[in-house]
Amino acid sequence: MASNRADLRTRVYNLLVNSKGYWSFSHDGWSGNPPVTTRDSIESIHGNLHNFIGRQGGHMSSPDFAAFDPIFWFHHCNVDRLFAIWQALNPKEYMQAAESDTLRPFWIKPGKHWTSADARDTRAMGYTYPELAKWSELKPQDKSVRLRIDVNLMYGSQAAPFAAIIPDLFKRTPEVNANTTVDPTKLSIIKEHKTSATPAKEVAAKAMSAQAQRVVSPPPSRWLVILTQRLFAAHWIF
Ligand SMILES: N[C@@H](Cc1ccc(O)cc1)C(=O)O
Repeated sequence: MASNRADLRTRVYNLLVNSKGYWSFSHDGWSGNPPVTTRDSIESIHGNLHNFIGRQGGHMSSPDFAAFDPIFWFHHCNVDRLFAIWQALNPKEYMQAAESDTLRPFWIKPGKHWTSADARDTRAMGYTYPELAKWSELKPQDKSVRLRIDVNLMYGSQAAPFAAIIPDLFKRTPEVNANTTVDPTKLSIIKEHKTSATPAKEVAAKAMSAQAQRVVSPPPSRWLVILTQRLFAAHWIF
């Protein structure tokens, strides 16, 4: 895994910066026979990582078992994040016939499943990622320009630590002991609970129930940045 790190970062960088169309970005259908070596895809990077973690034949390389390993969820969250960044860089690109795709078994409300069109923007599901939240007030075109600079910083040859791009990132997610009292406004993951000091475990319980509600209820008026430090650690895998 470690020996592939630099290569993976370069591949992610090239993919984000050079891949302009949803069709080629998204899938690795052309890597079969004859193999096409001149293009990469998020699916291909995703699949390789499955095989790098624990090596080929490890449980992350087996669809039947992969999701039992917690790193599966970090990995997939990062794939989702990279897709969201790519979308912001290419705001007009998305899958075709999206309206008709029904994403069973996920209900958006009783009697109606989510569709690909509903799921186009993560904010419809009540979350986003720090790199995007940072430029959320900008128009799509301006956001894309600013984000490109950040992608260069994160994945280009002069890659800088995430903390240099979002300086207070790690300050805002303090380690908390479940029995200590914390100021909820200091926890970036729980922006709604800006009330008085609340025990940490209560804050966590509220956050979990809020997340659960989000699965079935309409999008909240204020969206959340739900990533934690550990997720950022997982991002460095790429
Ligand atoms: N089968 C994929 C890797 C993979 C493994 C497990 C999964 O759950 C998904 C994908 C490949 O070889 O590229």
